[in-house]
Amino acid sequence: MKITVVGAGAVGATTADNIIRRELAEELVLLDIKEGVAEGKSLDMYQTAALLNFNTKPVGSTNDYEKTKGSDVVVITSGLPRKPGMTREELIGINAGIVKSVTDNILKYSPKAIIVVVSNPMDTMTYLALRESGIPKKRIIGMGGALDSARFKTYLALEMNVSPNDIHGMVIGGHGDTTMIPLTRLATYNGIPVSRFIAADKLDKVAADTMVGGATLTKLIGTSAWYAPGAATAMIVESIVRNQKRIVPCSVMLNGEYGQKDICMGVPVVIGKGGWEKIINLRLSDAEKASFAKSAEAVRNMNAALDA
Ligand SMILES: NC(=O)C1=CN([C@@H]2O[C@H](COP(=O)(O)OP(=O)(O)OC[C@H]3O[C@@H](n4cnc5c(N)ncnc54)[C@H](O)[C@@H]3O)[C@@H](O)[C@H]2O)C=CC1
Ligand SMILES: O=C([O-])CC(=O)C(=O)O
Repeated sequence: MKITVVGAGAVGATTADNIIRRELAEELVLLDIKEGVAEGKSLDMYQTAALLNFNTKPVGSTNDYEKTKGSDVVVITSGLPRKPGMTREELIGINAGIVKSVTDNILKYSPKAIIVVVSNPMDTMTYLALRESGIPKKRIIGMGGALDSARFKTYLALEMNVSPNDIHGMVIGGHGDTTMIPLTRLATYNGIPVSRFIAADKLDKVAADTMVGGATLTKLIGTSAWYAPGAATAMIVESIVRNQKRIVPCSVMLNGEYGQKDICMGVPVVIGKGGWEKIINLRLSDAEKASFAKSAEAVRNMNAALDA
């Protein structure tokens, strides 16, 4: 198994670190356009092997795609992060060009790779990568819902003062401050609806905090987050390489599911060795369906900007 992570910035390096610690591949290539950065971070990470007891060797590359040849899974994190006060959507101008050229280069050397897109605005970047590459849709997975769901579970756990490990819940829809849909109705504390433990107004606040989870961290840190994004991305990679068939909300191409077509958005999918293998069709309430349709409209408008 060979995995490449493109972009050795905060999210890319954290993703790579999680992947090698869990030994998800024999070889991990970390690639960046900045001279020496990927090589330096790879060496730094490899120096933890003797301390943490793992055997996956990270290899750095300054924009040399030859080194990525034959990758089974490629994660794209290259691109600008937002600054406080910005939306993810404002990154489209620069990041679309980066994601397009990276996708072309990756597929030249790894035509069979499964691609996990992280760069923002993620739903539109996933759509772009799929449209540009023309590879089968099941091989392109956008990472957003995994992270948003982890934030949702964390806010629920904090509110209830319980372990996040006992909370189940999903966030679907777009990966944007106003487009994500935390499914409060379906969230449970070990199978028991969370509404039994949290008052309605508190539950609404948890949902609102989840939606602006990324913006809150961006304001605190000065750039966007990386620990949870890196862990969420590695979790998806693990489900692919270990064929775990986990159900994870991911941005995938819809063809009539959830009433949408020709758009990548977050819905629960089964992730295994083929990429996303199946979409799980949730029975949404009328209000949830309306939120999904509204979210799709915003994502579609963003996609239209690709051709503007
Ligand atoms: N989908 C999600 O849930 C999340 C998405 N993000 C997004 O991930 C992206 C990366 O975020 P950070 O790692 O924090 O940014 P960063 O600035 O720390 O790292 C980005 C890296 O990409 C590299 N890069 C730029 N152009 C490149 C190219 N053509 N080829 C190879 N490498 C190139 C840069 O040199 C830099 O090292 C941003 O767009 C951010 O918004 C971040 C967190 C979560
Ligand atoms: O907030 C951002 O811009 C980065 C991101 O997508 C997240 O952390 O959810």
